[in-house]
Amino acid sequence: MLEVGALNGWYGPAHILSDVDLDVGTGDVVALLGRNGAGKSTTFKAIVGLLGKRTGHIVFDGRDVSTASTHAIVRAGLGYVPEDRRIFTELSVMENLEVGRQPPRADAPTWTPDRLFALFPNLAEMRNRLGGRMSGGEQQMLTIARTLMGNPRLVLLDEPSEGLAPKIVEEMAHAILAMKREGLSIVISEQNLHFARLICDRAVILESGRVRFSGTIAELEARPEIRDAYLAL
Ligand SMILES: Nc1ncnc2c1ncn2[C@@H]1O[C@H](COP(=O)(O)OP(=O)(O)OP(=O)(O)O)[C@@H](O)[C@H]1O
Repeated sequence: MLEVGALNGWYGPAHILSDVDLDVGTGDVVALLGRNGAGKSTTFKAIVGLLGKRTGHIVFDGRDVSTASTHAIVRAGLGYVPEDRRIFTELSVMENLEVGRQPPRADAPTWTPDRLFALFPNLAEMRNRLGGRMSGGEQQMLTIARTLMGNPRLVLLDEPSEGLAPKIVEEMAHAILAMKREGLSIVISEQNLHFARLICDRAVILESGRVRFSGTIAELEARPEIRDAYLAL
């Protein structure tokens, strides 16, 4: 579904990503792990064409999008949920969802507000509430739900559990597992293993913009020295 090879990325003169490889099969849930500043968000930005300069190859759904615009990549079915929750604070939950609506896509689950309310039950209870009057966790769920309204085949979720209360983290994990059951491919960036081990099949660890580990979650759990060297506790 997504094949990223030898990805390099820059912010101005600063060379941030060095030869990052990342493969995601159909229906896979992959964790992109690493401490603060390791390059996780930059990797996502590079994949969706939001970085000033990038090199390497990115093949999405059999199509080379290495030099495609963000608009074209999203239109091709790649959804991106950035770390900062970009909801429309002056619009209601329902209106925020409508903003994300795209036509159904072959080979991807088709989402409607009702289906999304089943996935995120607490959003259903506040469908007329303004985005600006929701908690951080609710806004995070709304951002994911709005991205799903575009009926993507793969989603990149940048630190979906960050700053959430434990109960909300659990709800988020259930929602992501339900997305996986629908056949979506998912990449989740996280600083530690706690959340990732609940939902992910495989992990890729970044440090200083380089891949330091790539394997299954079970393989990673058997290597505590890797976890200690590269992950937040
Ligand atoms: N706009 C920018 N301009 C210059 N350097 C940047 C910019 N954004 C990030 N960086 C640098 O790029 C490196 C990777 O940052 P990135 O945000 O990708 O890390 P991350 O793994 O996502 O961490 P975090 O958990 O903090 O989001 C860091 O050294 C950071 O300081």
